[in-house]
Amino acid sequence: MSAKSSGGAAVPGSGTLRTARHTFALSWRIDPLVVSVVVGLALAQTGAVAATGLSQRWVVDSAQSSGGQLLGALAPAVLIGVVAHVTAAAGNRVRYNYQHDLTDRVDLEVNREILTATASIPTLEHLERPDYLNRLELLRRHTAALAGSCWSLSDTGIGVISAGLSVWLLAGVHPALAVLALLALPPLWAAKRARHSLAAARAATAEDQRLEDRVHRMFLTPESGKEIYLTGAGAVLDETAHSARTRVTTAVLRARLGAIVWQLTGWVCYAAGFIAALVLTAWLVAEDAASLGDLMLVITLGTQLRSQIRGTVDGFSRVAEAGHTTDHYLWLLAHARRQQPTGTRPAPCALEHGIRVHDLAFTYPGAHEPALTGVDLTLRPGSVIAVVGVNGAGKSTLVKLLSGMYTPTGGSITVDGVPLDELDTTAWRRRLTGAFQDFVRFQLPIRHAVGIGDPDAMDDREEVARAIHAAGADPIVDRLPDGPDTQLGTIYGGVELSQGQWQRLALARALMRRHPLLLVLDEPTAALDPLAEHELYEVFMRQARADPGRTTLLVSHRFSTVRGADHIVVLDGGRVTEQGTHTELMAADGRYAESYRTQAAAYQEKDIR
Ligand SMILES: Nc1ncnc2c1ncn2[C@@H]1O[C@H](COP(=O)(O)OP(=O)(O)OP(=O)(O)O)[C@@H](O)[C@H]1O
Repeated sequence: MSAKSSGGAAVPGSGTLRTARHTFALSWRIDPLVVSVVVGLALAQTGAVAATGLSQRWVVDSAQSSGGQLLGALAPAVLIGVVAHVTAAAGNRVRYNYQHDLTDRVDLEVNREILTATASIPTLEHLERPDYLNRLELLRRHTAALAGSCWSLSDTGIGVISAGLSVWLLAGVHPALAVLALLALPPLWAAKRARHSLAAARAATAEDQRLEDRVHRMFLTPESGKEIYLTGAGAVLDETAHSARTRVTTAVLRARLGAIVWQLTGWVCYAAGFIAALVLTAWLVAEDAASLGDLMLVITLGTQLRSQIRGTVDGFSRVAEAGHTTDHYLWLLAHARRQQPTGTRPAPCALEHGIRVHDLAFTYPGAHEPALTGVDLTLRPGSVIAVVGVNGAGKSTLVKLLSGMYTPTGGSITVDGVPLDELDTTAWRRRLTGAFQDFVRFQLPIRHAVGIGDPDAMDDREEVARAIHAAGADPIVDRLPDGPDTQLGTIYGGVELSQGQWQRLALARALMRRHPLLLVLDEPTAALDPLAEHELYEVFMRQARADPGRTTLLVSHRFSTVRGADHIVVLDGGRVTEQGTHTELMAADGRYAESYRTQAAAYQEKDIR
């Protein structure tokens, strides 16, 4: 890992070397032939500049001392010079083009690895914590640097070796000329400073970059576009995005300007040293201590040394930039590894005793108040448990903990007596299903948008038809031109559905799993009218009671919906304040009874009007 974690001051370290090795291995796997060509050209490149300089000295010195044999003396020198020059110039081009191509292809692989790592994290923390999101954003934006890290490292290596050869030859003319190499240090140091300030500016504005990106996307989606249009919030949001963008560009521009000043200072030092080297060699020639060929060698190597050093500096900069991204990449892989579930016990085939929640507590990362405290309840097999409560009471948090999306910060959840974290997560997930208020609109053909609820049965048309029927979605599907094969969503030229119709399909998706252990319905019918909702819940309750091996957790705001549940839990401020059957809770005449009567009266009033 880089010497420092995020924040812009990372120095390429073993993490970068590891990533470079990894990206080289990916390149080799993708195209070993092209990698071999690139490596071959890179090796030839290391001696090409020195060979060009030597051949030119040879040409000048032989021209002076050849007598009548000029052509014979010059021919080998010219031949070596031409070969070296072609290797340096044309080889460079070919190598760079191949490197770019390989980098693009490895970039795709790296992105795939990032997605796989992200998808393998069983919890949702990395998608909700701002510091984690910033890291993911920086990683996502700079994967190309990561993908090209092995070539950046090889460019640096070529630069160092070929510059070393040049310095060795220069020192042969006069030891003082080796000092020219020291003058490489100011540009290197200046580039490092520049790079750090640029990375720091990017890290400091990562949140603004995310904000701008998010607002930008809001303008491009019909859901948010509608509200923006109606409220006329476009100008305000535009201004928000613009301000965020301006903060990013200003910080980055300021860092770039600083970088340019540092780099110019570095190169001025080098130019002064080169002029001094030329004066020294000219003096040596005048004193007969060096030949004209030596002067030619110093001119050639001196000018090339400049670009060799620049190549080294550029390569080093890219290695360092990759170092910053590597930092985030390795963090993601380590985070994904750390989060890998350790549970190995199989999920039961059917619930026998049910799911027991004991003294459950949870505080969101970075939050000051717990979202749940001391929650105790039992989800019995073959029953429907309803959770009610005002906004922010902790209902969805309970659902997320039961589904394993978050790890509780206190208390326990056991499934038939086995702690949830001891169960094999994949096996547990395969026995879970659910529908949520904020469901996903999968822009796929209907049968896949529904079938994806159980990937194993996704292509089973009969199962998909059954789930569609169970969710009462067949009238929607039947009226569409291609039935279940109809493409959904306008992005791919498909049909657009109403909110309620999308929601019915989300419900059908939740019903794809035939024998779940836990079915969670977190206000999945908010877009349906009360009658349709009531009918659907009747169906769910019948199904739940008909399957003694499963339990159903239902979250709703509508009390008329939950009154038929076997057990009702009232949450308030993250605590269970009441629980029992509808009759028991009405008899207790507490908060539930009060809320129920208020809602019933409101519905009656509506009916009368
Ligand atoms: N990702 C999050 N990070 C931090 N706090 C959160 C997060 N999600 C929810 N909370 C907080 O946790 C508490 C419980 O939220 P939760 O979503 O569970 O409530 P809810 O009862 O489902 O509300 P609603 O009926 O509005 O859906 C709230 O105070 C909320 O602000």
